[in-house]
Amino acid sequence: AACSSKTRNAALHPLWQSPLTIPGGTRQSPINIQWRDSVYDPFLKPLKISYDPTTCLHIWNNGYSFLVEFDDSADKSIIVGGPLENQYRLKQFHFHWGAINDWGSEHTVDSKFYPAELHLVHWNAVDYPSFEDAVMEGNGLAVIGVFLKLGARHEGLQTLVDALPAVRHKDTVIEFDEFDPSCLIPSCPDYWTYAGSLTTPPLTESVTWIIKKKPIEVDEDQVNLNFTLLPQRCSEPVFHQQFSGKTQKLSVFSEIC
Ligand SMILES: NS(=O)(=O)c1ccc(C(=O)N2CCCN(Cc3ccccc3)CC2)cc1
Ligand SMILES: [Zn+2]
Repeated sequence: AACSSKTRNAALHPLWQSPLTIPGGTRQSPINIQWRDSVYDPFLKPLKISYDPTTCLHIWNNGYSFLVEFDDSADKSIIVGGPLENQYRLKQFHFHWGAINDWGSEHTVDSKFYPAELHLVHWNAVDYPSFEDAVMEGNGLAVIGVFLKLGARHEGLQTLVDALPAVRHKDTVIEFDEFDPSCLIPSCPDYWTYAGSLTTPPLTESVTWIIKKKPIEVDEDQVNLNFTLLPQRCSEPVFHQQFSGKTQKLSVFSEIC
Protein backbone atom coordinates (compact mmCIF):
# COMPACT_ATOMS: atom_id res chain seq x y z
CA ALA A 1 0.00 0.00 0.00
CA ALA A 2 1.26 3.44 -0.75
CA CYS A 3 2.83 4.84 2.39
CA SER A 4 1.28 8.04 3.60
CA SER A 5 3.27 11.20 3.15
CA LYS A 6 4.05 11.49 6.85
CA THR A 7 5.75 8.10 6.95
CA ARG A 8 7.46 8.34 3.56
CA ASN A 9 11.03 9.43 4.19
CA ALA A 10 12.95 11.45 1.66
CA ALA A 11 14.73 9.03 -0.64
CA LEU A 12 17.99 8.14 1.11
CA HIS A 13 21.23 7.18 -0.61
CA PRO A 14 21.66 3.50 0.37
CA LEU A 15 25.39 3.88 0.80
CA TRP A 16 25.42 7.05 2.81
CA GLN A 17 21.95 7.18 4.35
CA SER A 18 21.76 10.81 3.32
CA PRO A 19 19.29 12.63 1.08
CA LEU A 20 19.72 11.75 -2.56
CA THR A 21 19.20 15.27 -3.76
CA ILE A 22 19.35 18.55 -1.97
CA PRO A 23 15.78 19.74 -1.39
CA GLY A 24 15.25 22.66 -3.77
CA GLY A 25 18.45 21.76 -5.61
CA THR A 26 18.48 23.33 -9.06
CA ARG A 27 21.70 21.87 -10.41
CA GLN A 28 21.97 18.26 -9.26
CA SER A 29 24.11 15.64 -11.00
CA PRO A 30 24.32 13.16 -12.67
CA ILE A 31 22.00 13.84 -15.58
CA ASN A 32 21.06 12.21 -18.84
CA ILE A 33 22.91 14.14 -21.57
CA GLN A 34 20.54 14.46 -24.51
CA TRP A 35 22.26 15.48 -27.71
CA ARG A 36 19.15 17.34 -28.78
CA ASP A 37 19.21 19.45 -25.60
CA SER A 38 22.83 20.50 -26.07
CA VAL A 39 23.38 24.00 -27.41
CA TYR A 40 26.54 24.79 -29.41
CA ASP A 41 28.27 27.64 -27.57
CA PRO A 42 30.68 29.54 -29.86
CA PHE A 43 32.23 31.28 -26.85
CA LEU A 44 33.47 28.00 -25.32
CA LYS A 45 37.22 27.52 -25.65
CA PRO A 46 39.17 24.29 -25.92
CA LEU A 47 40.11 22.87 -22.52
CA LYS A 48 43.83 23.11 -21.75
CA ILE A 49 45.12 20.24 -19.59
CA SER A 50 48.64 20.27 -18.14
CA TYR A 51 49.40 17.64 -15.52
CA ASP A 52 52.79 17.07 -13.84
CA PRO A 53 53.18 13.30 -13.20
CA THR A 54 55.41 13.97 -10.18
CA THR A 55 52.35 15.39 -8.33
CA CYS A 56 50.79 11.92 -8.25
CA LEU A 57 50.87 10.69 -4.61
CA HIS A 58 48.95 7.51 -3.82
CA ILE A 59 45.92 5.30 -4.38
CA TRP A 60 43.42 5.23 -1.50
CA ASN A 61 40.52 2.79 -1.15
CA ASN A 62 37.86 4.67 0.81
CA GLY A 63 35.50 1.72 0.89
CA TYR A 64 33.24 3.01 -1.88
CA SER A 65 35.78 3.44 -4.64
CA PHE A 66 39.48 4.07 -5.03
CA LEU A 67 40.89 7.57 -5.38
CA VAL A 68 44.22 8.45 -6.99
CA GLU A 69 45.26 11.58 -5.11
CA PHE A 70 47.58 14.37 -6.15
CA ASP A 71 49.74 16.97 -4.42
CA ASP A 72 47.60 20.08 -4.89
CA SER A 73 49.81 22.42 -2.83
CA ALA A 74 50.89 24.32 -5.97
CA ASP A 75 49.69 25.02 -9.50
CA LYS A 76 51.52 22.08 -11.03
CA SER A 77 48.69 19.92 -12.39
CA ILE A 78 46.01 22.24 -13.68
CA ILE A 79 43.28 22.72 -16.25
CA VAL A 80 42.29 26.06 -17.77
CA GLY A 81 40.09 27.34 -20.61
CA GLY A 82 36.95 25.49 -21.69
CA PRO A 83 34.01 26.94 -19.72
CA LEU A 84 36.29 27.89 -16.82
CA GLU A 85 36.91 31.46 -15.64
CA ASN A 86 40.35 30.60 -14.26
CA GLN A 87 42.61 27.63 -13.66
CA TYR A 88 41.70 24.70 -11.40
CA ARG A 89 44.08 22.31 -9.59
CA LEU A 90 43.87 18.51 -9.91
CA LYS A 91 43.04 16.96 -6.52
CA GLN A 92 42.10 13.36 -7.30
CA PHE A 93 40.54 11.06 -9.85
CA HIS A 94 38.26 8.08 -9.32
CA PHE A 95 35.94 5.79 -11.24
CA HIS A 96 32.29 4.80 -11.05
CA TRP A 97 31.53 1.34 -12.32
CA GLY A 98 28.83 -1.28 -11.94
CA ALA A 99 28.69 -4.94 -11.02
CA ILE A 100 27.84 -5.74 -14.66
CA ASN A 101 28.85 -4.07 -17.88
CA ASP A 102 25.34 -2.92 -18.79
CA TRP A 103 25.65 0.08 -16.53
CA GLY A 104 28.21 1.71 -14.31
CA SER A 105 28.47 5.27 -15.57
CA GLU A 106 26.69 8.00 -13.66
CA HIS A 107 25.91 10.24 -16.60
CA THR A 108 24.16 8.72 -19.60
CA VAL A 109 24.14 9.89 -23.22
CA ASP A 110 20.71 9.72 -24.78
CA SER A 111 19.79 7.31 -21.96
CA LYS A 112 22.71 4.99 -22.80
CA PHE A 113 24.91 3.82 -19.90
CA TYR A 114 28.62 3.16 -20.31
CA PRO A 115 30.27 0.39 -18.25
CA ALA A 116 32.28 2.95 -16.28
CA GLU A 117 32.97 6.66 -15.92
CA LEU A 118 36.19 8.41 -14.84
CA HIS A 119 36.01 11.66 -12.84
CA LEU A 120 39.05 13.96 -12.60
CA VAL A 121 38.31 16.36 -9.75
CA HIS A 122 39.83 19.86 -9.77
CA TRP A 123 39.31 22.82 -7.43
CA ASN A 124 39.48 26.60 -7.77
CA ALA A 125 42.62 27.51 -5.84
CA VAL A 126 42.52 31.05 -7.18
CA ASP A 127 39.38 31.99 -5.22
CA TYR A 128 39.46 29.51 -2.32
CA PRO A 129 42.12 28.47 0.26
CA SER A 130 41.39 24.72 0.23
CA PHE A 131 39.54 21.96 -1.58
CA GLU A 132 37.16 21.60 1.39
CA ASP A 133 36.25 25.28 1.07
CA ALA A 134 35.89 25.06 -2.71
CA VAL A 135 33.50 22.09 -2.36
CA MET A 136 30.95 24.47 -0.84
CA GLU A 137 31.12 27.14 -3.57
CA GLY A 138 29.20 27.42 -6.85
CA ASN A 139 32.41 27.79 -8.89
CA GLY A 140 34.56 25.75 -6.55
CA LEU A 141 35.07 22.54 -8.51
CA ALA A 142 35.55 21.41 -12.10
CA VAL A 143 35.22 17.71 -12.85
CA ILE A 144 36.21 16.18 -16.18
CA GLY A 145 34.06 13.13 -16.95
CA VAL A 146 35.37 10.46 -19.33
CA PHE A 147 33.26 7.47 -20.38
CA LEU A 148 34.87 4.05 -20.63
CA LYS A 149 33.66 1.60 -23.25
CA LEU A 150 34.62 -2.00 -23.95
CA GLY A 151 37.20 -2.37 -26.69
CA ALA A 152 40.96 -2.42 -27.01
CA ARG A 153 43.20 -2.74 -23.96
CA HIS A 154 44.28 0.63 -22.56
CA GLU A 155 48.02 0.53 -21.77
CA GLY A 156 47.96 3.68 -19.62
CA LEU A 157 45.13 2.32 -17.46
CA GLN A 158 46.94 -1.00 -17.00
CA THR A 159 49.62 0.52 -14.75
CA LEU A 160 46.77 1.58 -12.44
CA VAL A 161 44.87 -1.74 -12.67
CA ASP A 162 48.09 -3.62 -11.80
CA ALA A 163 48.34 -1.61 -8.55
CA LEU A 164 44.72 -2.17 -7.44
CA PRO A 165 45.11 -5.60 -5.76
CA ALA A 166 47.34 -3.82 -3.23
CA VAL A 167 44.39 -1.60 -2.17
CA ARG A 168 41.88 -4.42 -2.06
CA HIS A 169 40.54 -3.48 1.35
CA LYS A 170 38.90 -0.34 2.70
CA ASP A 171 41.26 2.33 4.02
CA THR A 172 44.39 0.93 2.44
CA VAL A 173 46.73 3.39 0.77
CA ILE A 174 49.66 2.58 -1.50
CA GLU A 175 52.22 4.92 -2.97
CA PHE A 176 51.64 5.57 -6.65
CA ASP A 177 53.82 8.06 -8.44
CA GLU A 178 54.88 9.22 -11.88
CA PHE A 179 51.41 8.75 -13.36
CA ASP A 180 50.08 11.26 -15.89
CA PRO A 181 46.26 10.96 -15.97
CA SER A 182 46.03 12.89 -19.25
CA CYS A 183 46.66 9.48 -20.88
CA LEU A 184 43.11 8.62 -19.73
CA ILE A 185 41.55 11.62 -21.52
CA PRO A 186 40.57 11.29 -25.20
CA SER A 187 42.53 13.51 -27.57
CA CYS A 188 39.33 14.66 -29.30
CA PRO A 189 38.64 18.09 -27.77
CA ASP A 190 34.83 17.82 -27.91
CA TYR A 191 32.92 18.06 -24.60
CA TRP A 192 29.56 18.88 -23.07
CA THR A 193 29.48 21.22 -20.09
CA TYR A 194 26.84 22.13 -17.51
CA ALA A 195 26.61 23.53 -13.98
CA GLY A 196 25.95 20.60 -11.61
CA SER A 197 26.81 19.03 -8.28
CA LEU A 198 28.85 16.36 -6.56
CA THR A 199 27.27 12.98 -7.31
CA THR A 200 27.99 11.77 -3.77
CA PRO A 201 27.19 13.34 -0.40
CA PRO A 202 27.22 16.20 0.43
CA LEU A 203 25.93 16.65 -3.17
CA THR A 204 26.95 20.31 -3.05
CA GLU A 205 26.14 22.30 -6.20
CA SER A 206 29.73 23.31 -6.76
CA VAL A 207 30.75 21.43 -9.91
CA THR A 208 31.28 22.72 -13.44
CA TRP A 209 30.96 19.42 -15.31
CA ILE A 210 33.07 18.94 -18.44
CA ILE A 211 32.05 15.63 -20.02
CA LYS A 212 34.21 14.41 -22.91
CA LYS A 213 32.13 13.40 -25.88
CA LYS A 214 34.40 10.52 -27.02
CA PRO A 215 34.86 7.54 -24.64
CA ILE A 216 38.18 5.79 -24.06
CA GLU A 217 38.43 2.08 -24.85
CA VAL A 218 39.40 -0.47 -22.21
CA ASP A 219 39.23 -4.25 -22.38
CA GLU A 220 37.00 -6.59 -20.36
CA ASP A 221 39.55 -7.34 -17.65
CA GLN A 222 40.30 -3.69 -17.10
CA VAL A 223 36.67 -2.63 -16.79
CA ASN A 224 35.81 -5.37 -14.29
CA LEU A 225 37.67 -3.34 -11.68
CA ASN A 226 35.47 -4.52 -8.90
CA PHE A 227 36.67 -8.13 -9.05
CA THR A 228 40.01 -6.84 -7.81
CA LEU A 229 38.48 -4.42 -5.35
CA LEU A 230 36.28 -3.91 -2.35
CA PRO A 231 34.63 -7.25 -1.77
CA GLN A 232 32.35 -5.44 0.68
CA ARG A 233 31.42 -3.10 -2.15
CA CYS A 234 29.92 -5.91 -4.18
CA SER A 235 27.48 -6.49 -1.36
CA GLU A 236 26.68 -2.78 -1.25
CA PRO A 237 23.82 -1.69 -3.50
CA VAL A 238 25.34 0.82 -5.87
CA PHE A 239 22.64 3.37 -6.45
CA HIS A 240 22.20 5.27 -9.68
CA GLN A 241 19.96 8.20 -9.12
CA GLN A 242 19.66 10.60 -12.01
CA PHE A 243 18.30 14.07 -11.64
CA SER A 244 15.43 14.39 -14.05
CA GLY A 245 14.35 17.87 -13.02
CA LYS A 246 15.07 20.94 -15.09
CA THR A 247 18.82 21.24 -15.26
CA GLN A 248 21.14 24.03 -16.21
CA LYS A 249 21.93 24.86 -19.82
CA LEU A 250 23.87 22.05 -21.50
CA SER A 251 26.46 23.56 -23.85
CA VAL A 252 28.63 21.71 -26.33
CA PHE A 253 32.13 22.48 -27.60
CA SER A 254 33.11 20.76 -30.82
CA GLU A 255 35.84 20.99 -33.38
CA ILE A 256 35.86 18.79 -36.48
CA CYS A 257 37.54 15.60 -35.21
N1 LIG B 1 31.60 11.92 -8.15
S1 LIG B 1 32.12 13.41 -8.03
O1 LIG B 1 30.98 14.30 -8.02
O2 LIG B 1 33.10 13.68 -9.07
C1 LIG B 1 32.97 13.62 -6.51
C2 LIG B 1 33.94 14.61 -6.40
C3 LIG B 1 34.63 14.78 -5.17
C4 LIG B 1 34.34 13.96 -4.10
C5 LIG B 1 35.12 14.10 -2.84
O3 LIG B 1 36.34 14.24 -2.86
N2 LIG B 1 34.47 14.01 -1.66
C6 LIG B 1 33.07 14.25 -1.54
C7 LIG B 1 32.75 15.57 -0.92
C8 LIG B 1 33.81 16.37 -0.29
N3 LIG B 1 34.49 15.66 0.77
C9 LIG B 1 34.99 16.56 1.82
C10 LIG B 1 33.92 17.45 2.32
C11 LIG B 1 34.05 18.82 2.16
C12 LIG B 1 33.05 19.66 2.65
C13 LIG B 1 31.92 19.12 3.27
C14 LIG B 1 31.80 17.73 3.41
C15 LIG B 1 32.80 16.88 2.93
C16 LIG B 1 35.62 14.92 0.25
C17 LIG B 1 35.16 13.69 -0.46
C18 LIG B 1 33.39 12.95 -4.23
C19 LIG B 1 32.69 12.81 -5.44
ZN1 LIG C 1 32.68 10.70 -9.28
